[in-house]
This record gives sequence, structure tokens and C-alpha cells, in this order.
Amino acid sequence: MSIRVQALTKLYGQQKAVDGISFSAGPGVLGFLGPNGAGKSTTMKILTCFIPQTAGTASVCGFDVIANPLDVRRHIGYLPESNPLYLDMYVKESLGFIAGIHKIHEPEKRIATIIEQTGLGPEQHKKIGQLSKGYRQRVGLAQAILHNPDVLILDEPTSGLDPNQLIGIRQLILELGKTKTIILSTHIMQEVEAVCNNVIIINQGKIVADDTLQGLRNKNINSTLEQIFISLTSN
Ligand SMILES: Nc1ncnc2c1ncn2[C@@H]1O[C@H](COP(=O)(O)OP(=O)(O)OP(=O)(O)O)[C@@H](O)[C@H]1O
Repeated sequence: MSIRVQALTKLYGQQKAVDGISFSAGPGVLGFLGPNGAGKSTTMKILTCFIPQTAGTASVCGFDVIANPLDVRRHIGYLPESNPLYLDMYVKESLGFIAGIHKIHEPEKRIATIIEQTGLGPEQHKKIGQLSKGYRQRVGLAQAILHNPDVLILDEPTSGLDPNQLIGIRQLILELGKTKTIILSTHIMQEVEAVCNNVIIINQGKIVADDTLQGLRNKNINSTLEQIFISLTSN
């Protein structure tokens, strides 16, 4: 398994944002669902070494997030919810910058491949600040996958996209999920149906469902995914 989380807990002051969760994930797309404030982003920030946990352990490709953060970062790509980008940089320039950080071999070649893969071709000569939201998401995704990580953490990657852009990004996630372990946080149930193999639902910092998408459906035969989500998280 590429991701292993054991009894993970995060306290912000007195507030328990993540409350002793355990799960593991291997190649494929794992939908990480939960209402606002459930603890999804906090878990993702711990897995990507942005914040430390209060208790428990988390590892990525066998590397512990506290003991081996540099190894974790080598194996992980992260698209945060806020998708922070340097708006004054040109698309190619920003990818060159990230390639430098990762010391990527033959960066020009790799950047060309990623531009093709993320559909950035027509916009590659623009400044990021001139791009539409969908294309900015593609730049964020391109930056996250540039070093060809085994694990991808995507925090609401399609929020605010128009239906055309949405389909493009979902197809890319599906394609990447064939070989990589992807954790995808989303509030869009249609998206879960479209791309996820497995689903974890988290509520008030605790896991309330951890199953395959099919398994979740089989256990709730007359309910839509939305109804299942509401019944597990409405307290
Ligand atoms: N830096 C922080 N300081 C204090 N509390 C925080 C901090 N970051 C998050 N929290 C709190 O921790 C809880 C979990 O937040 P988190 O952002 O992980 O939720 P989420 O599931 O990602 O929500 P959303 O779907 O709204 O993005 C929330 O109650 C939030 O207010």
C-alpha cells in the first residue's frame, strides 16, 4: 500500500480536527469525502508534510511523514484546495521552476510531455495570471505531477470549473489513477461516481465509511451516493 495512516489525530488548540483515523490506499482513485470542516484538508496537509500530526502515524511509499519528509515529498504530488500559483510567471517558466526544485533530468522534455498530458498546449505561452480558472487548475495539476510521483493528493481539484473543463480534468485523473495512488477530496458526488474506485467518508474527524464504491452501493441498495453521504454525516 502506498499510503498507510494509523490512529492519526490532529488537535488545533482544544479542537480535534482529525480523531484517530486509520486507513490505507494503493493504486487507483480514493474519494475522500466529508462535510465542510470534517478534517479532509487537515489529513491531506499531514500526508504532504505541511503540518505535523498530534498523534498517530502516516507514511507514503514506506516513508514516515515525520521521520522522512524529504522522501515523502519526492514520492507525492499535491494540489492544495487554494492552488497557490505565481501569477506573474509564464506557464512554461513556472514548470521550469518546479522542475528545478525537483532536479528533474532533461526538464524541457518532461515539461513538454506534461503540457501535452494536461492539455495546456494552447495556453502554454501565457502568464498564469491571464489564464481561466480551469487552466490554472491544469497548471496546478501539471506542477503536482511533474516529478512523476507515485502518490497524488488532490484537494477539490475541479471546484468552480465549467462542464467542459471538468470533464477534461476528470479524464486526466482517471488516466493517472491507472498507475498512481490518488486521494481525491471532492463535494461532487457525480465526480466520485465518475472516477473513484474506493471511498472514505469522514465526519467530525472520524471515518464513518471505508469501502469500494460498489461495496457502498451494495450496502445501500435503494440509495443514491448523495443519500448515503447525508445519512452517514447528518449528526
Ligand atoms: N489552522 C487551523 N487552526 C485552527 N483550526 C483549524 C485550522 N485548520 C483547520 N481548522 C479546523 O479544523 C477542522 C477541520 O478542517 P479541515 O479544513 O480539515 O476540514 P475539511 O474537511 O477540509 O473542510 P472543507 O470541506 O470545508 O474544506 C475545522 O473545524 C477547521 O475550522
